[in-house]
Amino acid sequence: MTTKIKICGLTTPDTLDVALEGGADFVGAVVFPKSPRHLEPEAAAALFERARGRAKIVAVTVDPDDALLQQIARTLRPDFIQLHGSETPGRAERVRALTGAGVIKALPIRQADDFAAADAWSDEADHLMFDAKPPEGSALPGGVGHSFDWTLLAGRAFRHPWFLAGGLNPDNVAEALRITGTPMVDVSSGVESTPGVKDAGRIAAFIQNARRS
Ligand SMILES: O=C(O)c1ccccc1NCC(=O)[C@H](O)[C@H](O)COP(=O)(O)O
Repeated sequence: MTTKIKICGLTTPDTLDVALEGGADFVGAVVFPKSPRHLEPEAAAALFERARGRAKIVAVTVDPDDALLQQIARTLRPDFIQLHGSETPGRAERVRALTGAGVIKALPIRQADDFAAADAWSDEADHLMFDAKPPEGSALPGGVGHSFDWTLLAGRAFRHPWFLAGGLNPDNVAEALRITGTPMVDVSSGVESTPGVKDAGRIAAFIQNARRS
């Protein structure tokens, strides 16, 4: 089966176009003011309209309150809300009701027992995203370019197709696919020249290398 690809934290038309032309399946807008990739919902809506119907639009959020979810639903109209904070499974139903979008839940992974959280989400999230736990003191819960030990995924099965994230880049995505057999990959800082600045060549290379594997 073809690996599904999400390019996250896009902020410019040029780089969004490279992702779309390369055939990315998901494109992500980060709505989190502490992030160098942050877009206000209205700005994200204006940028991501060109992606509608070509790739799934994902709004990446961290513990969003109801008002923010409603604002995102009204403006960006995403296909998915990605929850990247300490949301509980019970919150997913409310997220769906407020936005009409599907739910991607990111789970931070450093060691084997971090996968225990996946069970509670298996009925609540459309997709889980296994992302590296950021280093202590990091201002961001995601988009920091750290990876976890991919062999921790060996022998695990999940109810829905899931994403591998954290520290992926054009040079290691093929190996990540080989080791984990993940059906979906997600990348942000690995296709940037500096934090928050996406690099068209790296996006194209990432998609090409993931597809070739
Ligand atoms: O990217 C961000 O700035 C961000 C901020 C707050 C929460 C989540 C964020 N990113 C989520 C993603 O989906 C990233 O693509 C994922 O964490 C992988 O990032 P990277 O290791 O840089 O590829």
